Amino acid sequence: MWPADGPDPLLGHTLADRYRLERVIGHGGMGTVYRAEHVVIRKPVAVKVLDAAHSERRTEVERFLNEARAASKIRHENVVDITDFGSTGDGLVFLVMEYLEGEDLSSTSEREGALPWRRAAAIVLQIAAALEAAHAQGIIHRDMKPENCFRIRRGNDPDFIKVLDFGIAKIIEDSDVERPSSAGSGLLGTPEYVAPELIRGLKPDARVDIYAVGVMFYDLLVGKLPFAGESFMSTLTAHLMQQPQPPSQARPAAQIPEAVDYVVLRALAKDRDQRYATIGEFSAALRAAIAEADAALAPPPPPLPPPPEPEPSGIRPRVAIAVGAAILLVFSAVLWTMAKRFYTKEQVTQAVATAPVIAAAPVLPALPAAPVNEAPKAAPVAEAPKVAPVAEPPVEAAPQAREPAGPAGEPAAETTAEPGSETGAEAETETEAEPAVRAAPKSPKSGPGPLTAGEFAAAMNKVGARVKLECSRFSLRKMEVTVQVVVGADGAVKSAEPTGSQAGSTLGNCVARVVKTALLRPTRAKSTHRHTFTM
Ligand SMILES: Nc1ncnc2c1ncn2[C@@H]1O[C@H](COP(=O)(O)OP(=O)(O)OP(=O)(O)O)[C@@H](O)[C@H]1O
Repeated sequence: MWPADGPDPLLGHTLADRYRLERVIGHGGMGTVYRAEHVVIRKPVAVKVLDAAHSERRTEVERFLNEARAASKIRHENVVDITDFGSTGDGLVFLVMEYLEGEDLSSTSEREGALPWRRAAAIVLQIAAALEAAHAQGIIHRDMKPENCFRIRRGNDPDFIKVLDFGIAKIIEDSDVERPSSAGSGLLGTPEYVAPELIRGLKPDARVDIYAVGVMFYDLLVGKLPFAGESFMSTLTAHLMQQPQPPSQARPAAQIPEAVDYVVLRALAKDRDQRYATIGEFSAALRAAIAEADAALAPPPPPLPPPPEPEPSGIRPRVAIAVGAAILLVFSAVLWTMAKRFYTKEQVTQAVATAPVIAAAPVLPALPAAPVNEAPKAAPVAEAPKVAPVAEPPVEAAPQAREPAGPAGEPAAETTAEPGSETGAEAETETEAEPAVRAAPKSPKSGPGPLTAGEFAAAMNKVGARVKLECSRFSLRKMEVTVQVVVGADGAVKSAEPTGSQAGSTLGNCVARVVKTALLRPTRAKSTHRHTFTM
């Protein structure tokens, strides 16, 4: 041990012939960190030198070097780069890192208090990225806390994060009995960030880091820790027993989205099986929550321009008329010439006068240029307007609109689906005639038939992938969500409500929100259905 008072005896010393120790940055549980310069390349570095008390214990030296070796394998921009480590002839054990200029996150929090949620999320995503890289190498940090997250400026980003101090990191495969470190963080890590399973003495896995990130995230969002007792023991008890208040309630003015609440609370689950299984899953859920909040802020898309006039496949109408007129003229001239040979002048004049009427009939229909939607106008079919809505239903409804249950469909009683009568075992359907439809007594059987349970189930299956994509972050595997859906006569979903245990839950609301985007085929009546999604 060096004397507590007086200048540090290592200052000015060149360690391992390469690192000149210039200034003490700070003291940690294991040793002292110096700002140093690499004497050959003149680059500033940070050198951590193990305290003499630890250097004398072989097992601790081994541990320091093993963990230094492991940590140096993690090459990630959000992990402090370890460039060298070893021991000197005079018994100094050291570790060399990139030198960081900035401050740790606890200093930031102390000065600034709670951060805006987007800023907090951006910081936490970087911490999670660092841990993902560590976990991929089989290394769990075990001592995640704001003091071990350094905030530096990189380019225009003042919040670039570097995770450091893998001092009590553990190789996941290592099944050795836990040994208390003589570091201040001790056996467990730091009490405010320690996962319940560590308190219970279970073997740690990567989920202890997820829990600690949850604590840090909460602290950044709310400006206070989720579990902080008056004493060491009461803090540990809070980790085991206390349910944290959702961040959005703890700090209502911050407008923290519900989806972000959910990410934090799931990371803080007491039972590690209820947490995200990996830190990558945590990041994905947080990114999705941010995207959802961004989407809610985005202005509605501008209305779509009207669809272009259908381009006739052949000659344009004016050209068609001109061609028709020309043919008519030629036909009249030929008729005139031929007729003059056999008839008197009076007879011919009379015949020519009637000729256009006779000629026009075969010529015009034969023209390929006749625009498609002019045909119904020419045909005196009273139901022509009914064709138009079929031409314009939403994309998803179009194929179904072509099903035989059209104007010539069966009587209403036969097409009304009974609950559970169709292939979708989980779907139930009830049809109710809308007043407008009931008020049309002239053609009660006109218009498309009611939506069947099978059709409804098919539409739900279509949105099922999106339900999973957008809502599974709120759900555990195989959770079931039943929604009651009202489909209007126009095929749009008028309402979707989660029912049963998911009524009003974040998961239920998410599923209902996706279901509301479904489009079904138009019918004569609005109908009510139920569908159960398995997450
Ligand atoms: N690479 C680095 N660049 C700049 N400063 C650093 C670097 N590494 C550590 N420091 C700073 O050096 C000081 C001591 O670091 P150290 O990791 O030993 O302390 P600690 O985190 O308190 O230790 P422990 O967690 O072992 O109790 C801290 O203020 C830390 O921010």
